[in-house]
Amino acid sequence: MISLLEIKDLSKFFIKDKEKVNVLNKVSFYVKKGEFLSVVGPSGCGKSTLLGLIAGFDKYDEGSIILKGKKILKPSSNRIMVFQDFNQLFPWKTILQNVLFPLNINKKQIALNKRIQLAKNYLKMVKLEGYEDYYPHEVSGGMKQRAAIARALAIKPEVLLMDEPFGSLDVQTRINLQSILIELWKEIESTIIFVTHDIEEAVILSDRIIAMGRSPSSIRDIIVNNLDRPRDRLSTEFIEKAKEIYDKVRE
Ligand SMILES: Nc1ncnc2c1ncn2[C@@H]1O[C@H](COP(=O)(O)OP(=O)(O)OP(=O)(O)O)[C@@H](O)[C@H]1O
Repeated sequence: MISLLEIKDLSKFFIKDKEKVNVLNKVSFYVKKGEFLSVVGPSGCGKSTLLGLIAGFDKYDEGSIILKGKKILKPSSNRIMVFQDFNQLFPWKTILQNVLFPLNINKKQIALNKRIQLAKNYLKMVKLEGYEDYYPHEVSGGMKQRAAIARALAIKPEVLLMDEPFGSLDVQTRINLQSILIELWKEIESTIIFVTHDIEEAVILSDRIIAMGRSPSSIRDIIVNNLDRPRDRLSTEFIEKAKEIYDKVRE
């Protein structure tokens, strides 16, 4: 694996009640191609801010974010975000039309039947076969999130950014989506940065876990997670790994 993304001495300030607040303080790490990296930390420590800066939604004050040798300064299709919000799909489009939307940007290069086939294939990967013609309001929250993931993957980003995508789901659906995501990640060899406040979720999913502390946040530690996959949440090794991360975050 080679380094795809490099974040160096990244700092971000916000103005709150006319005061400058330091949210991220000299954050540095790299992401390898094909890696599944999670970011955990207490509420308000700057996880979403960090992801938003990588997406290019906001400007950073100091440091750099470099993707394949190029400085990130604005959003691009090489970095796509999936949010926690169930309402990120176009409500007036069917599930299939939602996934087709990014594929239609290459209308001239790819014939319509080929685009439909591609979209259906992404929907199959997220186990939404048979729901192509449903509208977002006709399916469950978990299904909407799966469609949002399929749409994001159809863009073929270099890095998939996920901001607590399963945060609003019930436990069973969440566990189900975690395994679907892992299958997908393996199948299409994507690179994922996944923000969560759920340490168990980070241990189930990731190769490495960034533990952040309270604001102004810098990284407490980056923990390598070499547990064999599929991972068993009830195994001693799993529980030990989760405890290691919990201790880092709490420090
Ligand atoms: N646009 C903004 N203007 C001012 N302050 C902001 C802005 N965005 C975020 N903040 C502040 O930055 C800090 C970090 O917020 P952020 O949403 O990144 O944290 P988080 O770790 O993702 O939290 P959570 O787990 O609760 O989602 C918070 O104190 C928040 O109030």
